[in-house]
Parts: sequence; structure tokens; C-alpha cells
Amino acid sequence: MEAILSDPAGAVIGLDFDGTLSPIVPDPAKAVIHPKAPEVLAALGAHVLAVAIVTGRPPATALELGPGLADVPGLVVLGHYGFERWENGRISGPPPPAGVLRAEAELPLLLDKLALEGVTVEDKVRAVAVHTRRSPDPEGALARLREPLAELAGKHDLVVEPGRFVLELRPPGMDKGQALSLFLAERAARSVMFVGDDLGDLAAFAAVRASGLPGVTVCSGSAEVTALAEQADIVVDGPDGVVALLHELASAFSHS
Ligand SMILES: O=P(O)(O)OC[C@H]1O[C@H](O[C@H]2O[C@H](CO)[C@@H](O)[C@H](O)[C@H]2O)[C@H](O)[C@@H](O)[C@@H]1O
Repeated sequence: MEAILSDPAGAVIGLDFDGTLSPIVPDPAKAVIHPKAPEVLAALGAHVLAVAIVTGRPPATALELGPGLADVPGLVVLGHYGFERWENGRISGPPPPAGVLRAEAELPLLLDKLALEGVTVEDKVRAVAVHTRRSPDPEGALARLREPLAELAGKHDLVVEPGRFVLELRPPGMDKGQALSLFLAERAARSVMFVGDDLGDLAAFAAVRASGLPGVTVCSGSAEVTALAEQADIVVDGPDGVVALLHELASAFSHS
């Protein structure tokens, strides 16, 4: 934190979206960014080298669920775990892999056979997520889905990314760690902070450590995920705690 405070112009602030900037809600389509997050990110963006949102969401969805984010100075959104990038109003990325469409086409039959109530599918074009949060037994449904979804993913050259009551089928070859490492190198960052809440953020924590830069890892804590808190330098209380921490940082910058 010392390095970030003394040289903000060299700092990259990386943040996850769901569970970090946006409180967890039962329906993924109804998630919305914490009302104070865009303003505090804009305040930070005015001082640091870059603010980067590194998320499993498509960048366009993160921006849609986060009105005001597009105005954060210099914001970059590394969506789909880094496969798709939004910057200066433009989205770039490789073509979506064919395997996702094929796997998605097989999902209805697979889910019918398992007869799991309340399991929902989120089509993200470059990935497909199977959610159990709205099932009467979210943990049980997740356990019954693990093996068949791993088989389906393997058949279509995809990998399974586990998250908070979700299993996501997505292409291999990129994760939040790689996305963050590439971004730090591209910007010649001199320090880094990464804030996350879920298992997919462990790779970004590892990238902070592997970068060799002065870095700090922050967990947006929840009762649902404990593995990340164990690896974090700082644990705060969910998105409210994240916004409070970012606010403190922005205030420190504006008073120095
Ligand atoms: O990398 P992230 O920004 O954390 O995105 C990970 C996944 O988040 C979303 O699902 C999670 O949030 C939902 C809304 O609060 C919640 O209903 C769900 O249970 C969580 O798993 C999103 O829907 C996925 O596509 C993202 O990959």
C-alpha cells in the first residue's frame, strides 16, 4: 500500500465486478453496481496509472450494469476473464469459440435429465454459465452438475470455471492472472492492487505476487467464499467495504 500511496501515477488498481463492485443478487441480469462505486473509481482514476475491471462478465454487460463506469478516466474492462477488452468506448477480442454454442445446445437435455429445479443458464456468447443460486438446494445442485458439466466442457474443448453458485463453461488459455499480468506489463506498472471476492480471483492474486511489484491483495469478504480471504493481505466486508477502502485511498491521494 505504501508504494501505491507514494507513487499513485505508477499504480494499477484492478477490480473484479460481481461480489466486489456489485453486490450479489439472485438474478445475474438484475445485478447493479454499488451506487457509490463509479464516483469513487472516477476519483481514483484521476490519480493512478490505470483502473482495470477484470471480470467474468462480457465488458458490455459490466458497463450496462455499471452506469457511470464509462466515465471513469482511463478505465479498461478486461471481460470474459481477459478474452475481451473495452477501452475508450471500443471492444476488442478474438472470435467467439464454436465450442460454446455446441455445449449450450446440449445443455437443455442435460439439465432435463438431472431434473434440477431452479437451475438457470446465462448465455454470454463467449461462455455459458450454469447458476444454482435460485435452486432450493444450491450446494446440492452444484455438486450434481460438476461431473456432467466437466464432461460437456471437455467434449467441446472448454474448461469449467467454478464461482459463487455457478459453473461456467469457457474457452481455455486465459484467466484473470494472465489478463492482469499482461496488463501490468503493457502499462509498465510500478505497483498494483487487486480486489476480488471469488475463486476466479485467486489467479489475479497470484499474478500480483508473481509480478515482483509492490502489491496488495484485497478480499471482498463473504460467508460464501473463504479461500480468497485466506490469501488476501486485507479483507473488507463485501462491496460496501470495498467502496469504503477505495474512498480512503482516493482521499489520501487528494490530500497528498
Ligand atoms: O468475475 P466476476 O465479475 O466476479 O463475475 C463472475 C460471475 O459473476 C456473475 O455471477 C455471480 O453474480 C450474480 C449476480 O450477483 C449471482 O447471481 C451469481 O450467483 C454469482 O455467481 C455472473 O452472472 C457470471 O456470468 C460471472 O462469470
